[in-house]
Formats: sequence, C-alpha cells, structure tokens
Amino acid sequence: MIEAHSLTKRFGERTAVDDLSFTVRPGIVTGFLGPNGAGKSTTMRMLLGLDAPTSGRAVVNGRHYADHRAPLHEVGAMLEARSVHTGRSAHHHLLALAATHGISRRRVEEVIDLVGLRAVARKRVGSFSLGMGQRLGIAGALLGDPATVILDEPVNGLDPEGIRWIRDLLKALAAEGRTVLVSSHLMSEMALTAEHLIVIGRGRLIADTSVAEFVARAAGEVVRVRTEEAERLHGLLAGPDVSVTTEEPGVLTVTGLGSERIGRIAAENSIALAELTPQQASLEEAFMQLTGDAVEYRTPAAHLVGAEGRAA
Ligand SMILES: Nc1ncnc2c1ncn2[C@@H]1O[C@H](COP(=O)(O)OP(=O)(O)OP(=O)(O)O)[C@@H](O)[C@H]1O
Repeated sequence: MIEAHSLTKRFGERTAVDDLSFTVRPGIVTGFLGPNGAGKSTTMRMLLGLDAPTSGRAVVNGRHYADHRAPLHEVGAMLEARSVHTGRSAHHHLLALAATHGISRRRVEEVIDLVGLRAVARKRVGSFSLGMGQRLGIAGALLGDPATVILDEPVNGLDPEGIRWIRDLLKALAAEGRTVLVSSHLMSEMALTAEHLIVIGRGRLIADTSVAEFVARAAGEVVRVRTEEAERLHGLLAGPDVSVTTEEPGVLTVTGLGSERIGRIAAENSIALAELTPQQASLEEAFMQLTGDAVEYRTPAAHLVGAEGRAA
C-alpha cells in the first residue's frame, strides 16, 4: 500500500507537486497519469525517499521508504533515469544489487529469466537497447520479491511484444496481491493495463477513479442514432441541454439524452430506428478533456493525435 498525504514539492519558484493526496491499494494495477511535466516522476521520487517533500508525507507499506530496514523487499522501483554502471554485465549489476540485501544467486538467475534477458545477461549493459535496459530495470525492481512495485514509464522503448509482456507481468504481480503503481502518458496503454487511475496535472490531483468511471465522467453521454427520418427526429430531440449533430446522412450524434429516452421519443412518434448505440469515448479523449487546462507543454492538436497513433 502506498499513501501520499498532502505531498508538496517546490523547486525554487516552481511547484512541481502541489498538496497531493492519494492511496494506492494492493491487488490491482494503478495507473499514474498526467501530461509531460505534471509531476509524476517527482511524486515517485518522493515515495522512494529520493526527493524530500517540501511538506507532506509519503508512506509505503506503513513507513517512510528510508525507515524500511530492507527496502528492496518492501518496494521494487524503476525510475525513468537508469543508474546502471554501463561497464558491468546485467548479471553483475543484479548480483551487486542482490549483495546489498543478502539475496541469493538463485533469485538473480530467476529474475533474469523472468524478464527475458538470459541470452544477453553476460553482455555489457552499455551495449543494451532502451528496451533491454527497461527489462533490466524491472529485474532489479523485482529482485527482492517486493510487496509494492513502482515503475516510471516502463513501456518506454519496448516493442509491441515487450509492451504486451509488461502488461501481463503487471497484472500478474497485482493478482499475487502486490501494490502496483505504474506511470505513463500513454492513455491507450493504461486502458489495457490499469484498473484504477490517479491522474494529475500541474502537480495537482485531477482524478482518483476506476478506468471505467474516468471515461464515463469525462465523456458525458453520447448516443449514435441511425434512422431514415433523421431530420424529423433531430427536431424532436433538440432542447436546451441536448446537442444533436449530423455527421453523415441519416445518422445523428446526440449528447445530453440517454439511449432509453431517445428510443422512447422515437417510438412515441412512430419513427423506426435502424441503430441506437451509446458511444464510449476513448481514454485518450477523456484524458484530453480532463487535463486540457493542465498541459504544460502544448503541442498543436494534429501532432498530439499523431503521437498517440490515432486517426483524426
Ligand atoms: N530537480 C528539479 N529542479 C527544478 N525543477 C524540476 C526538477 N525536477 C522536476 N522539475 C520540474 O517539476 C515539474 C514536474 O516534473 P516531473 O518530471 O515530475 O513531471 P512528469 O510528470 O514526470 O513529466 P514527464 O512525463 O515529462 O516525465 C516540471 O515542471 C519540471 O520541470
């Protein structure tokens, strides 16, 4: 379990994390989301005792990180910036880490296999690709078989197979009853991986909710209706809090009225419907809506869409 109590971090004039409180529970994957510069890494560093909060408290498994006698057994972490001696092999790096906690060689071999680095375990870390480095970071995080796992952007640099592997690994770790907190700016990835979300913008909490609730809350109710009498139905549905648009002939997109109500209005007026479909906004759309004001470094919209791999 991870608890942030009114965490605040200032760097000079800049407030990177602003009165942030949340709890991350065991047994599910919790996604930590926010636009670039939102304060995710700084928060994770405070959880791990690497940055001291200006005020507030970070507690992991009931204690400050620094108060754990054998922290690798409590919290396994991988932060974005890797601090690995590039001249060492993966095997040696993990052995050195294991030695600090009296962790056995056998466990080192186990995690090497678990992260799929067996074939390159004796190679110098300096020659590793970004994806291999991520796998090594995860091996280090899991070395102490910790109850809590904190990973900063773990899918960075991984290929599709690697991304799928991380997704399955995180879910398996949570299913074993561990607390799993994973940061990302990739909404689509979190939708597939996380069950719960903590969303921040400009260092402040924007949402602490399940993935399903997050989308529903941000998106509002949108229903697609197809009928040969679109024009007549349009007139019947229109109202002060209802917006009806026509994107293609015979198809209405209705916001502000539920599908049940639309179906009833159509029936009362003897309008046959060919389709009546509640739409779900994608997580990206929901995220954009919620964090719109909190984006620090804004990219032109077309670039943002492209970066997320979605068609306009
Ligand atoms: N050591 C530091 N000194 C000064 N400012 C800092 C420092 N570390 C972070 N910041 C600032 O604090 C804010 C939050 O940064 P942080 O790296 O925590 O965000 P993030 O959500 O992890 O972003 P990203 O997704 O880009 O990694 C940013 O405005 C950043 O410039």
